[in-house]
Amino acid sequence: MAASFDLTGIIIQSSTSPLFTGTHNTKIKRPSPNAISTVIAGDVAPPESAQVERSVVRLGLPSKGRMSDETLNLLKSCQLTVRKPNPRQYTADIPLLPNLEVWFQRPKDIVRKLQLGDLDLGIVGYDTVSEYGQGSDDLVIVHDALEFGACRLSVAIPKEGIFKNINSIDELSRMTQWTAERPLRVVTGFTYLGPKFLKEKGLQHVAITTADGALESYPAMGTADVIVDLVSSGTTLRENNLKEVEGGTVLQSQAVLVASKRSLSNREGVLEITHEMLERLEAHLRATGEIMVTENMRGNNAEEVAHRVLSQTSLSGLQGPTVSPVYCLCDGKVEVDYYAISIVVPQKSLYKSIQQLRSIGGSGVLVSKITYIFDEETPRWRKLLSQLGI
Ligand SMILES: Nc1ncnc2c1ncn2[C@@H]1O[C@H](COP(=O)(O)OP(=O)(O)OP(=O)(O)O)[C@@H](O)[C@H]1O
Ligand SMILES: O=P(O)(O)OC[C@H]1O[C@H](OP(=O)(O)OP(=O)(O)O)[C@H](O)[C@@H]1O
Ligand SMILES: [Mg+2]
Repeated sequence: MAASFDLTGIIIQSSTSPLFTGTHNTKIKRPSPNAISTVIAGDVAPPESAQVERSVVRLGLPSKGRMSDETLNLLKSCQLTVRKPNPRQYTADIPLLPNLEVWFQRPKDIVRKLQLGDLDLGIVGYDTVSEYGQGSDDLVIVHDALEFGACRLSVAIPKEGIFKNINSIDELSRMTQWTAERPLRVVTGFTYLGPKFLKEKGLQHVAITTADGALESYPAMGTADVIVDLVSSGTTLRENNLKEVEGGTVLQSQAVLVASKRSLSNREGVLEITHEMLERLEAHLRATGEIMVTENMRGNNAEEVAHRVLSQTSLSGLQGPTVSPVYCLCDGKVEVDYYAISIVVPQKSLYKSIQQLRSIGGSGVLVSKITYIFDEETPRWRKLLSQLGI
């Protein structure tokens, strides 16, 4: 580590800012009873909010990083295209939501600014909400599964050496060689969640250090024993001879829509915009992976055809199949010979559904994409209202 200080009994180690003093631009956590020491280095506390009077609603979106493009793509798929006048500008708008301002910010700042009242809504990873929200009562998850940015925060250790036979967090906590003089050195970007988790798991004599990236290189470099970092495919861990330990998942994460409860309750327009965004997101995400299958089938009447369709396990659709008569002109008379069956089926069971439709006499299949599935009311909206006491 680049530096090690001892301020009021706290071991402070920084791998990124050797001149760190812990007085001006850092937050220092008090030592926990079981001697886990923590430092947040280079993590500048946000300025106090000036709380400018405003009537527009503000949505924070990631200004950089992997979440940025996927967030914009998701919103575009919901017809909420973000119009950014120029790439270096930090504000934008969504033409369909006129009373809304978009602010591009770093994900952690989105969470901080929601708490300060400078933003009302934001899209970030759940890991970021948990780390920088620190259980704040003011933050509420409006949509918990935006289906991108899937990863987990995990404890990982070297595959070889002293950790060769350590495969679980319990085994890690039972290692006897760590002492106050030579603690287990953990490097993490998650200086709130990491120590909290390790303490809950009963680890003692732990020294936490922090760094911004490439944490997987620290054990091999000899500057840390353990890392607590995000894992998605597991490739980075594997390539660096590290392994996750059983029971060592701190949290599962994906992108979420998060809001300030205070804004939802007090700021005009926030609840309405949140409702519209939630409905669009849910309808879009619900439609993803579903397709509409339309097929013609001979039959004596609609009920008889419906009976045949419902006898097949993959053909029940969202609320049962739609069966409609197909009219044709036969010898000058309008007659019904065929019925059109429309069913929404999961994309992954398309072929099975077609086989089942054929087995009961279906022919001429049309398959179309579904853009939205709007339910009568979204359960998430109900849940949000009850969390707000409405
Ligand atoms: N490997 C990953 N796979 C999927 N999602 C991830 C992965 N790593 C991080 N995420 C998610 O994306 C969010 C943003 O990641 P991150 O902040 O690392 O972006 P970045 O593009 O790497 O920028 P930075 O340089 O600040 O690290 C994380 O908070 C997490 O929710
Ligand atoms: O399990 P994997 O699919 O290999 O992904 C995990 C890696 O992804 C993230 O790093 P990122 O790519 O964001 O680089 P960074 O460390 O520079 O932020 C994370 O910090 C891991 O290092
Ligand atoms: Mg990263």
